[in-house]
Amino acid sequence: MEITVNSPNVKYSDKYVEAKYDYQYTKAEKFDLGKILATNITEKLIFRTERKVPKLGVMLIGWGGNNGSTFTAACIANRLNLSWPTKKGTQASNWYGSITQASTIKITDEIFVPLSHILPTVNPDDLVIDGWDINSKTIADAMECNQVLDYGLQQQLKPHLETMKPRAAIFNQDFIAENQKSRADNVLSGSNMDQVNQVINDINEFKAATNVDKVIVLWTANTERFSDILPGVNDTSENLKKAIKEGHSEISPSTLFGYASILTGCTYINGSPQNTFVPGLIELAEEKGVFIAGDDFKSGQTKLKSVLVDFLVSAGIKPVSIVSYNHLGNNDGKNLSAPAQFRSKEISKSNVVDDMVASNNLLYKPGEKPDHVVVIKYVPYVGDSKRALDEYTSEIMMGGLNTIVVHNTCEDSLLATPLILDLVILAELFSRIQVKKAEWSDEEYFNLHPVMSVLSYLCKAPLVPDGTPVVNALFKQKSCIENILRACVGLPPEINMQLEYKVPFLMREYQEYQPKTKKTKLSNGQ
Ligand SMILES: NC(=O)c1ccc[n+]([C@@H]2O[C@H](COP(=O)([O-])OP(=O)(O)OC[C@H]3O[C@@H](n4cnc5c(N)ncnc54)[C@H](O)[C@@H]3O)[C@@H](O)[C@H]2O)c1
Ligand SMILES: O=P([O-])([O-])O[C@@H]1[C@@H](O)[C@H](O)[C@@H](O)[C@H](O)[C@@H]1O
Repeated sequence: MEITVNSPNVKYSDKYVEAKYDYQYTKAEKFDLGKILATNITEKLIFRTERKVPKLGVMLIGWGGNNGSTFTAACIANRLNLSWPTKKGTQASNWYGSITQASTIKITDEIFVPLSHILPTVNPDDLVIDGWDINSKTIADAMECNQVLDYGLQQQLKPHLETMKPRAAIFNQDFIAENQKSRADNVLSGSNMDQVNQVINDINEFKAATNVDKVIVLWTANTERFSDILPGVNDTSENLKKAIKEGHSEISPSTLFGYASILTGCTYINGSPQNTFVPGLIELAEEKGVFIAGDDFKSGQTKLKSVLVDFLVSAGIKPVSIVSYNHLGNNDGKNLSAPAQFRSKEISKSNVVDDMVASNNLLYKPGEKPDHVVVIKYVPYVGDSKRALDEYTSEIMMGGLNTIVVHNTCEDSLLATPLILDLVILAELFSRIQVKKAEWSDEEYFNLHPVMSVLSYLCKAPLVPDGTPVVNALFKQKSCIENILRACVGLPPEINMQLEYKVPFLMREYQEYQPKTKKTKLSNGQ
């Protein structure tokens, strides 16, 4: 259900929501002696959002995994309003952890609306799901094997999932742990180009069979090792195309799937930490105007870290040591028990503090960073129930120390699955938003940049357009999404100044106030 905003700034037609928006930001030059020459820039813009919500197809790579099977199960369970008995009573299906389905946006201090109601968005109940996996289990068998959902719910879902069989996938043992080999009984053969063409055929066949208007392809398969960035191989779109045709061994399955997705015009999202988006693939997406996003779902320890470190540093407290340990027993943990795959995850879990640390040169000298250690251990018995322990040690004033210890136990896949939904729904929504300068003609609207940095909130290692800043602080990331959605319906950004509660003549009881010759009575009675 979409709200409508009654304002001279916004116009609703059958096809579009069009909103005037004065975008203000600051440009500054820093001089010595602490002088800063700041210039306030105002860009008079118009946001235009297509109101027609497409029939959306989602093709998951790694469909049979904990996340892929749980996402599919949750879509069906919510669509059918399934509930099931538990020791605490009856549990109903829900989408807790999803900002599109379970979070609100403030309109006023008394009015909050669901985030998904600001603009027309895809209903999760209408998603059409398909995908690939190197393992041939049906999604019903995968759900049972992955042991994420309660038995009572699984029993109700099995009939709906039994017919779902992953398509054969592009597989290269060199990129994932050796311990994954036994899963690989559903793999494509032939050259890299043959396999890319098969994936393209799969996407086109899925579109034709389901009559979806759009398809989003999302990688939720195993974490791969990083690809080497090789000049002449994957550094440009032309070289990547040539390397794929020549069957170069350094092109990973996740990059090959991305190549196929972009050639078919499908948004491609990477939920894992590896550098799927090699420079050549990013260049291809930009050339084709196809949206891409990633990397690595920001679901648990890292999500909390991007809040805690932001709080500490912005409070003038200096984190000096951050240790993040966790153990888990699902197949993701098994794959991550291999050094090369762990290294990919270590990188994405470690870089998340960089922007916050760099923002405060009163605490940190240039290049100075907290000690930061990431440990992940594989303990089969605990399964998907990840145990995370974090220790944050910070310097406080006058030589004091503050140590925060956090213990966090969760079903890892139940934290990640809602993010898959949000990535898909928000990527589709933002693909329908265009922007132009107010004085331009209607033929001059621009899509957002193909690299969807607006989805950073959902990713540990946000992919951003080359040369633009990476923001990891969680509430800055969420505020970006909310304020763009507000702008699309002519609402000003939420800047939390609340002057209407601080400046007398803006306060409610002064509404009839008319300034006379004398100034507002000051607190000291002058
Ligand atoms: N909380 C979370 O679960 C979380 C958070 C952030 C990131 N991730 C990442 O999401 C990914 C999936 O997590 P998971 O728990 O579902 O893992 P999983 O091991 O349960 O599932 C991965 C699936 O991918 C399949 N697969 C492997 N290589 C493939 C290929 N080349 N093509 C198609 N399928 C392939 C495997 O057979 C398996 O079914 C991992 O990379 C993980 O690091 C998970
Ligand atoms: O999101 P987060 O909790 O920081 O990180 C998680 C890791 O701690 C976990 O070991 C791994 O299996 C998950 O894929 C996820 O990446």
